[in-house]
Amino acid sequence: MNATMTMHMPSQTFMHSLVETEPAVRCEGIRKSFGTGEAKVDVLRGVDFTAAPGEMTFLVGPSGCGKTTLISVIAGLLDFSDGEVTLFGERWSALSPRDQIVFRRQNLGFVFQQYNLLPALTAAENAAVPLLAAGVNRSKAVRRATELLDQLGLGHRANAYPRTLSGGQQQRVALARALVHEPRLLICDEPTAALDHHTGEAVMDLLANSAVHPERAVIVVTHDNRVFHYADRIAHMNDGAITEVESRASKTFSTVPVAL
Ligand SMILES: Nc1ncnc2c1ncn2[C@@H]1O[C@H](COP(=O)(O)OP(=O)(O)OP(=O)(O)O)[C@@H](O)[C@H]1O
Repeated sequence: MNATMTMHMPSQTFMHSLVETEPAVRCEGIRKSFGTGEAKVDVLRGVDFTAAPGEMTFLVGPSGCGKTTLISVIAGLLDFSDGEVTLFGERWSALSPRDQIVFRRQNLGFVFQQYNLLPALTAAENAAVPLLAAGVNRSKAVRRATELLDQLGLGHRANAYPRTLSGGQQQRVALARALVHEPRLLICDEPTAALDHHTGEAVMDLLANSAVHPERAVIVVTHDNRVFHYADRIAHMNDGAITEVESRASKTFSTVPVAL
């Protein structure tokens, strides 16, 4: 069995409640506060949100409305005080802390705004990190990461260190790292914020062409209204709640290979 197949198969623990029609992500009445007493800030005030497999769902809204907090809750990086998060039929609150870690490692890919690449590792080694964390042997993991970098048009820089790569190239490595273990949920936090318009469009083309998959849900947090046309669905957030969900039947994006 190869590494990819290993990562693809949900463990028995996580298979029992998987239902075809279940959204990939379902948040119901999520509440989250920071601080206590007078300093308490209610950041999520009963958020209802869903994301479907095969779709790119954008989460948009003014600065400070709670977008990063919400995706951190969905990713299991932050806890919440009320409500329920269900990922691929698994109620988050029903999983033990250990199972949450395993579930996240198997099912989640995350692309950060500032890439968060490890400077001492090459592009291929950076992209291989989720496989290494899952126990895949090093040469197999780096080989798989290199193949993926190649598919993303960066095979020729597989041995380069992050400091020698352009912003768009680093974002590509970050995308490879988020996809290498074939997660069922990909979350991208402001993936174009640090990029110029042309490179941002190229990264979005790459997301639309390589990350969207019938069994994978993609959530993109963005302020960048120049890339809204890539969305299948746009969830508008304001003051800690989803205020409107817009369905975009006629999204447009380039299918021409792009250079970064
Ligand atoms: N760890 C924390 N402690 C206290 N307050 C926090 C913490 N994290 C976020 N907040 C506050 O929660 C609110 C929402 O922050 P969040 O980062 O989720 O907003 P956002 O919509 O992602 O903003 P932006 O678009 O500027 O990134 C803000 O008022 C922020 O100051």
